[in-house]
Amino acid sequence: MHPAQPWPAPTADSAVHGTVALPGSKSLTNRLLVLAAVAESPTRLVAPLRARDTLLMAGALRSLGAEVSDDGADWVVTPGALRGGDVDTGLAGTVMRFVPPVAGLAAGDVAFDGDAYARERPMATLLDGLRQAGIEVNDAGRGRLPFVVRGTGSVPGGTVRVDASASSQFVSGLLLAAPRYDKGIELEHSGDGPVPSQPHVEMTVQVLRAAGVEVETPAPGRWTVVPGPVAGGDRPVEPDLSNAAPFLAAALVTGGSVTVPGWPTSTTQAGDALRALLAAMGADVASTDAGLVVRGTGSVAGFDVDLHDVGELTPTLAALAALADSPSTLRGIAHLRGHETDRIAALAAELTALGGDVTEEPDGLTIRPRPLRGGTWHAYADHRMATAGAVVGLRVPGIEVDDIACTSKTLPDFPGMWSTLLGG
Ligand SMILES: O=C(O)C1=C[C@@H](OP(=O)(O)O)[C@@H](O)[C@H](O)C1
Ligand SMILES: C=C(OP(=O)(O)O)C(=O)O
Repeated sequence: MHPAQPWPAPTADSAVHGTVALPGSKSLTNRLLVLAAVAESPTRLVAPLRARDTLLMAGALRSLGAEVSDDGADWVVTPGALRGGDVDTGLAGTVMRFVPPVAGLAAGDVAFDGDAYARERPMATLLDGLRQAGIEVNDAGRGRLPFVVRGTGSVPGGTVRVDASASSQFVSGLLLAAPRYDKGIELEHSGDGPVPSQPHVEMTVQVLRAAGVEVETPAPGRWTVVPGPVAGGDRPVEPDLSNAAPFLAAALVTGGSVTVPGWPTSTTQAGDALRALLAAMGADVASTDAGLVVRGTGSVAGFDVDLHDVGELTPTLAALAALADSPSTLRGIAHLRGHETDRIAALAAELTALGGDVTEEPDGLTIRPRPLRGGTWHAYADHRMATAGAVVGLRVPGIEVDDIACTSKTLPDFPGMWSTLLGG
């Protein structure tokens, strides 16, 4: 685990203007790594993310028998016979939910464990799904990490019905390994409402299809993956748009402008929703040849928004809401209680401790802006809580984020990028 590192958040004395080149998407990198490990030929990930979550994924797949090697900025993955091993999931939802379905294909036991916070994250739905697909799992009845997947070298697959209300990653994990299951998978979500984070599920379907896998989506909440080979080849990785959030927020809060080069014209990334969300808060958002340009006025309009599909943007948006001119409501995000930390409780606690006026709802937050004071902002080992603290610190002097190093989960050098943007 990273060593916690207290960090005085810099205030912005003037409008920030800058260009922020973001490294590759965590979600794309880790899906492509998993598919590469079950492919029939090598895959080149072009400009993948190298951060804690993706290094853990590469390590997990190496432990199961794949070769992942550096080639300049790229990663080249050569699939190998899948074998038993040990997997450290860290705090990565993608590692703890995407690798166990692959482990069922290994010829031997695969033992999974992760960080202290990872042992709190929901896993029972996935373990249930694995068992329905014919995989034996030993979790001592915990329904959480640690557990052992008893790989036998093949998985029957077939019909699986689970309630994926707590995380879309249960769906994505089961779909990604399914082309290698004897019968593929016919997966059905049994929950009352839709699966959260729809764009992430679409991303899963898209990367499978790009690898030549036949995927059908006969009705909302139902997916069929036909058994068959997974193709290797070259796979470009888009910049991580969700990680653009704190940097673009700086443009709004300071009345500056921030450009993100390489913003894709079409994408399944949840972060693409920032264009509409930031515009609703008063930003001028433009797609230009240089990339996405966001200009702020220095004042942020309060907003009422359902973030069910794009929950990972919540910490940054909550920070913006706390600095806005009018109240905001963030709803539809009960599943965030199973993220890196319970983000609803964490945001309410941290903003309240600084003098904020926040109501914690079962599935969201209402934030009524008022002047905040400095103090410690606890990150709870959560990269997005840490960067939300940095956004609050732009306006509020004396904020110290207790653990800025946890941003390395998905960004190799957040403090350096932040300081460069602020002209430090
Ligand atoms: O599949 C993925 O890459 C992700 C899916 C989402 O998870 P949830 O559906 O659990 O929110 C998202 O919040 C997470 O950051 C990444
Ligand atoms: C929820 C997140 O991560 P994870 O992939 O660990 O679930 C996130 O990055 O906001």
